[in-house]
Amino acid sequence: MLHTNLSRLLASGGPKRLISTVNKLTTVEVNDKTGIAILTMNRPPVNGLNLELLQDLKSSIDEIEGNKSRGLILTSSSPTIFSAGLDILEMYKPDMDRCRAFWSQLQETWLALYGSSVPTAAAINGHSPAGGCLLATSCEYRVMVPKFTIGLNETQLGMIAPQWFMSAFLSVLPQREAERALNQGRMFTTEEALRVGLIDETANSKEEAIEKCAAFIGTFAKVNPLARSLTKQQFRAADLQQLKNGRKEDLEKFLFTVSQPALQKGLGIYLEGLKKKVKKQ
Ligand SMILES: CCCCCCCCCC/C=C/CC(=O)SCCNC(=O)CCNC(=O)[C@H](O)C(C)(C)COP(=O)(O)OP(=O)(O)OC[C@H]1O[C@@H](n2cnc3c(N)ncnc32)[C@H](O)[C@@H]1OP(=O)(O)O
Repeated sequence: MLHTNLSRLLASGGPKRLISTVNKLTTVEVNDKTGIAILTMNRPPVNGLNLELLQDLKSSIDEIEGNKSRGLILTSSSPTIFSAGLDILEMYKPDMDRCRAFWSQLQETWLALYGSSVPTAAAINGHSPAGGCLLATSCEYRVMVPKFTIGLNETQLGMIAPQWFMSAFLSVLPQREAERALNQGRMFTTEEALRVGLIDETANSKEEAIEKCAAFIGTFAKVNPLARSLTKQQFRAADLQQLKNGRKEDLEKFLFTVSQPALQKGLGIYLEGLKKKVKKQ
């Protein structure tokens, strides 16, 4: 009951204090009463994860870790897109120095989110392909609004999701389901995602999704925070360590992949398809 009241207060726009607007592409709002932080991505039109958005996400996660928030809810300011995943323009005809910085920052941001010491939840208020799905599955709980899609569609772009994308996916889905979905590059509707367990709940609006995420975070109210966070870290240690140990190799594989002419050709066609779709409407 207490948890429900806290989450209602948060969602109803109860007393809120804007702790930070420092970052250009993210905001952090911490509710004074509940202590839960809402981290909002705000890079129109689709929250494409470019170097700057990844940097802002990392610095917002650090801020939430540092200000003793009781939990983190990740969401988007767009009414229809949670995140379109990696900004393809970071990988298409890339400047290799920037590309290196981009992938290193993606690694850094993922380590911070997946390894966060506070309870994390994603209020998925729009489409969430690829890198968007990675962000959502790196959180501990997911609530999604109907009529959107989520999944790791890398194979559809002729790309291979790295091992750590798979780790986050596998922390949510059974191996058989995860393997099939990844091989197919399958995008799940909200209803399908609920059925397979890729999301935990559905909600009719962003506000309700945030309320449900807050209720999840509220379930830890009476649990010793240090015991909870060390337990979470033990569960995730092997996945985190695997990337930490292989960061350099992972970066080199990425740079090699994006420098392949066949991949560049495929990305060009994919981008063209996205743009043609816009013109048709
Ligand atoms: C052994 C292993 C080694 C491995 C090493 C290599 C590893 C490589 C791994 C690479 C991993 C990649 C993960 C990714 O995240 S790739 C990105 C995948 N994302 C997508 O496929 C999403 C594409 N977008 C869409 O499907 C739709 O845009 C949408 C998100 C459903 C939204 O649809 P909507 O109709 O609302 O919007 P538009 O389609 O009209 O888009 C508006 C404009 O935004 C541009 N756009 C969209 N998505 C992206 C993107 N991801 N990057 C860049 N730009 C994007 C779109 O072109 C429109 O632009 P315009 O206004 O200029 O026309």
